[in-house]
Amino acid sequence: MVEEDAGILAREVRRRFGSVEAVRGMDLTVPHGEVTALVGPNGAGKTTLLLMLATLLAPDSGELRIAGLDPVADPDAVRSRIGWMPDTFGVYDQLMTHEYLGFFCEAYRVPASAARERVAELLDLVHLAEFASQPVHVLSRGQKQRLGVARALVHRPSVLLLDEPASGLDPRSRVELRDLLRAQAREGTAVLVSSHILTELEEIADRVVFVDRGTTVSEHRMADLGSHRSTWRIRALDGDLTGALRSRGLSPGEATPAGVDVELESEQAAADLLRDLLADEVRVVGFGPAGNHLESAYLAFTEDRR
Ligand SMILES: Nc1ncnc2c1ncn2[C@@H]1O[C@H](COP(=O)(O)OP(=O)(O)OP(=O)(O)O)[C@@H](O)[C@H]1O
Repeated sequence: MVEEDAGILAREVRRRFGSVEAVRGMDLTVPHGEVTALVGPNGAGKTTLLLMLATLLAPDSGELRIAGLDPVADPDAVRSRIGWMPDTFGVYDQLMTHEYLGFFCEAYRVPASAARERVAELLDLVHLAEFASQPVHVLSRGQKQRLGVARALVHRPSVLLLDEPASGLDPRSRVELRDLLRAQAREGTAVLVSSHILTELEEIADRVVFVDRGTTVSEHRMADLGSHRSTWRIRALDGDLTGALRSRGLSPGEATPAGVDVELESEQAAADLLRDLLADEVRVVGFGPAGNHLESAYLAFTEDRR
């Protein structure tokens, strides 16, 4: 990737509120065609960074580029290219759902001739078509979140910023959000999403950026996090699983209905162990990493920084 082509670039960005230095030197690259997750503890500065990217807050110093444009010098041009979903957003409760999206189409200068079709398309996309003629206030919290995603997409932005989009969503809506964001990335959009729900992010994101106390700490490709993983969970129908593990010098944890956990050095060691267990006629029905990549990496990272 050529950095200049990135959807978002942030270099040494800083922002303070009085005595609180909310962001003190963040660097970030969000490529087009990928979903990048912004992950960090409460108060790490995620929302502050997103507000600056969304042109809603000026940085004290540092460099920001959105679709190659400077959000401080050229906020209108940046706004026309970004889709923004804040963590809390007011909805105009009295409007009907289709009017609400129609209003944002107008605000984003979607031509009137195309707006009606765009609204219908978006309501379909976020599974709210049946609520098109209902006032927004009848929508549940999760449905309002979905409306917020639709609102962010009205003008087909090339950069998408979402602050905690999965909060309040039921499991099906989360899967749908995942599919929707993956589809946006496939179409070339640069997607940046902050979330605390790490299990979902693992399936949504291509890359993760860890932030803490106002700084970006590390950046990983999701696929690379797997190699750090050490605990595996194994379940067998019958055969002496625990005995077979012990005979190989391993120290399995207590057997539970979910299986037996064991620490392994590498994915290679896991592959060898599975082959050996099958050869020993242990009838394995489950064999996989315990927990998830992102959660393990996040916990290791926050442990280091306590
Ligand atoms: N308008 C403000 N005035 C004063 N302090 C603020 C303001 N906005 C944020 N802060 C402080 O800046 C720090 C970073 O806040 P921010 O909301 O960016 O964190 P976050 O990573 O989004 O947290 P969370 O995960 O809890 O949403 C916090 O210490 C917060 O109290």
